[in-house]
Amino acid sequence: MEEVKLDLSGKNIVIIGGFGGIGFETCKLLIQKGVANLMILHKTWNESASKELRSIDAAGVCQYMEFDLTCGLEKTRQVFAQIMEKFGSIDVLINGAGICDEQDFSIIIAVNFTGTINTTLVAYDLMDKSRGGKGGVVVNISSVAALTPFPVLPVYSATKGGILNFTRALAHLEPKTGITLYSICPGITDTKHWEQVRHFQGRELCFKEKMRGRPFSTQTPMACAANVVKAIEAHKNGVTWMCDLGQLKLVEIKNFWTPPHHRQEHEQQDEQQQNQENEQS
Ligand SMILES: NC(=O)c1ccc[n+]([C@@H]2O[C@H](COP(=O)([O-])OP(=O)(O)OC[C@H]3O[C@@H](n4cnc5c(N)ncnc54)[C@H](O)[C@@H]3O)[C@@H](O)[C@H]2O)c1
Ligand SMILES: CCCCCCO
Repeated sequence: MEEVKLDLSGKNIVIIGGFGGIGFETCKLLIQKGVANLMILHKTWNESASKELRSIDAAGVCQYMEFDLTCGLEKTRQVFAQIMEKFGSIDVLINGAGICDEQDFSIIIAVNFTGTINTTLVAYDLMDKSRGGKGGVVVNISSVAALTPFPVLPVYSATKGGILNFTRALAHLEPKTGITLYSICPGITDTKHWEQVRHFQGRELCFKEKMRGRPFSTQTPMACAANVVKAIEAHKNGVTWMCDLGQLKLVEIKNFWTPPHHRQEHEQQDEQQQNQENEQS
């Protein structure tokens, strides 16, 4: 059981994709955690989802704004500026939206990759302690496709792998910015995500039909969301979580190259360790 290091009560949260399968269940849990404000940015309105959230939101923490991840950097800045006017600050951004249909792969890149980079960098500027911010948290929902690329969805895998590396890179700046970032990689989760999954050459993958006979190969959005919230409360900068089949675990992503300016440090550390081993032997 991961130790709770981030208390979600009283926090201002922005979630993109909050009406989606995983996002919606995550919103329910965040409301129960006593967040101060929950801004749900959505591409398409969902009355039934909004109504269900309102039924458990006695404190009225949920607000909604229409937002399309492909709207570009300037519009993204405008939307986040409006949120800052409402909240005063953003404590946690959850990038929980995404698609996996590759037929027009420029769209999947615009949504999953460019759109997520835009929202992350806009929130980053607002949170950055070195630029007058309070610090904060960015949670990027990637996918197991970033850990084991899907041959049938190479572009989807690239967008998710790219976001994972983007997140790991920015996390290194946490000592200066006070911004904690990490990726969460869900396994196959039973949501509408699979409803239309076409290969980049256009053929329908019929993934939903193929998964129908394999109930033990997937997880529910509730189970996934519970682990998303556990990962948020664990508050581990720069890590990669995998939440698959109802389990949450850390995944070690190795660095295979050492930047020149770190090499000397590493060589000195290796030498010190060798000396210690020689002394002990
Ligand atoms: N379901 C899975 O098997 C699975 C596995 C691994 C990762 N994921 C990832 O988890 C996240 C949530 O997926 P889900 O399973 O809940 O799918 P979902 O289809 O139920 O929800 C996706 C959400 O993204 C939103 N969205 C799509 N295009 C958008 C755009 N242009 N602008 C703003 N919002 C947009 C949708 O409105 C929806 O709310 C996605 O990033 C997905 O890639 C899903
Ligand atoms: C082939 C179905 C892909 C489901 C999304 C995994 O990230």
